[in-house]
Amino acid sequence: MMSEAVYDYVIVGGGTAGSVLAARLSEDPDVSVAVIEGGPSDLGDERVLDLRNWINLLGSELDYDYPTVEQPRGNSHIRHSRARVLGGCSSHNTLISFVPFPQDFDEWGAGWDWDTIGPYYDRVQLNIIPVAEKDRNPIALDFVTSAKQALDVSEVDDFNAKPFEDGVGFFSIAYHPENDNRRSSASTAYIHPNLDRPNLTLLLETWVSRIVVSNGRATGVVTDKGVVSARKEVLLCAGAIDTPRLMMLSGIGNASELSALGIAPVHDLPGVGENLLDHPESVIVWETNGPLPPNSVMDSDAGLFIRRDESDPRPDLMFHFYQIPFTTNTERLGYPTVEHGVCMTPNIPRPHSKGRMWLRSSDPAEKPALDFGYFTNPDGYDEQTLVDGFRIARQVAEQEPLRSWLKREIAPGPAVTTDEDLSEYGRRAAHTVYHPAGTCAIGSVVDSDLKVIGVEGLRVADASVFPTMPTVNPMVTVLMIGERAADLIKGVV
Ligand SMILES: Cc1cc2nc3c(=O)[nH]c(=O)nc-3n(C[C@H](O)[C@H](O)[C@H](O)COP(=O)(O)OP(=O)(O)OC[C@H]3O[C@@H](n4cnc5c(N)ncnc54)[C@H](O)[C@@H]3O)c2cc1C
Repeated sequence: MMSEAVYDYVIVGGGTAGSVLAARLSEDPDVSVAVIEGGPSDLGDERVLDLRNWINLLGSELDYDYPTVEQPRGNSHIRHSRARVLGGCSSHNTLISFVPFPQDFDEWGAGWDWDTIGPYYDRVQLNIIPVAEKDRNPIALDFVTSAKQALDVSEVDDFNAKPFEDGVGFFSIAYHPENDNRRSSASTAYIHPNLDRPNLTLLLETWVSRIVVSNGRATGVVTDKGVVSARKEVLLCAGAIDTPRLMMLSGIGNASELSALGIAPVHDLPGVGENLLDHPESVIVWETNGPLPPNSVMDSDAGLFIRRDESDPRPDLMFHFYQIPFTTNTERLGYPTVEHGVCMTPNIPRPHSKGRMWLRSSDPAEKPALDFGYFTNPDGYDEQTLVDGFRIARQVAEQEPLRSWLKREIAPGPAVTTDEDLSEYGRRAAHTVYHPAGTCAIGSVVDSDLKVIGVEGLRVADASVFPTMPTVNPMVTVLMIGERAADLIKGVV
């Protein structure tokens, strides 16, 4: 179908950052842009557009579903969901939208300080708004009231209005309450309005297996439907797992490790796949006295932030409040399932542990090995954060008006109280908030202009460029990276 396809820019991955780049680069009618996306379109697909259906996409045909390697100090059963659809994970996720904190960029280096990156938030096109009144479930409202009273934190009306030290409230979510709570994703906001641009080509359900590098320059990519060439640049937006995976399959990575797999090294870049970051969380579950009122955006609409370390202005413990019993990991440990329940998920905003990923073989179809190194940090910070979180969650649950909704704590259960037991349970029941990042970090794999160090004509723009994890849910940071990447590629900054 495209044996001689040539475009100015070839974007690998029509996901969160890729959609931003596609829209921004094709604003110039004289520039041709191709987006190669492994998944189908989201257009008219109610499974994707109905935000509350997100949970049913986990493990579905629209999910690449990556396992982790054994986690001796954590949960080895975690599956990392990664979306296979236009819009990428923004077509699959819960669309909780946080402006990152200025200090989150302190270690990102020149060109990525807050004064430079912060203003890109104003360009983000998604419809980001605090949860609408109609969607505020009575139990979530009571969670907010109880947390405020039990912990003496402030109630936050809009988490994106200004940086906050702690607080409880309803999240800001990218959605359309006026249109049946449809998603506002990178695809709906950046691609759908531009589908009629003649200079923007979407190559859907097309898989890129290799980057073509000739004389030190990326000239195009090999797909399952032919070669696609780039006159100007190849832009990697395949996400924090598939971007480094593709680079390694193309011979860009740790040369000795690649040679050992029979992949001819093209450029020795040992940082590719290192620095694998995530936001781990655990879960405490209660059965409720009965069914809950049905209204909600996506069943996890409110949350809580705590600041334990007063030397840093940012919070260091976060909770999502789920108005469903999220028991995937507790059932496996033998805890009961319940028909009606809620949970709180203590989450580590800036974990001390991190890991790495690598290829298991030269076969492009084989999933890579992901080792997040959960809870391997020698200072014990990450597990202590969970332990603190369980105690704080119980304080909130003890406080009226939330208390009257709750029948009993089912996991880990009131008998589990010591640091050791809470840590053991918390690590075994741990889950991911699905935020892998960092595997092609600025400073080690890409330079401050997001150019792959040592290869011409190749840039990365997605969650893999994070040198460190932002305190908050990362999608908005990824969108800001997409916006900044467009400016860097256009040469306007
Ligand atoms: C279930 C879930 C819930 C989440 N909830 C939130 C949340 O509420 N708030 C938040 O801030 N963050 C959330 N996240 C995280 C957030 O969505 C991601 O960090 C972010 O969207 C990643 O963007 P990206 O551009 O790096 O990659 P992606 O959006 O994953 O885009 C990568 C794209 O590349 C395509 N692709 C990959 N490899 C190839 C290839 N070889 N050839 C062709 N195409 C390819 C994929 O199909 C995909 O479309 C969640 C994630 C998940 C999975």
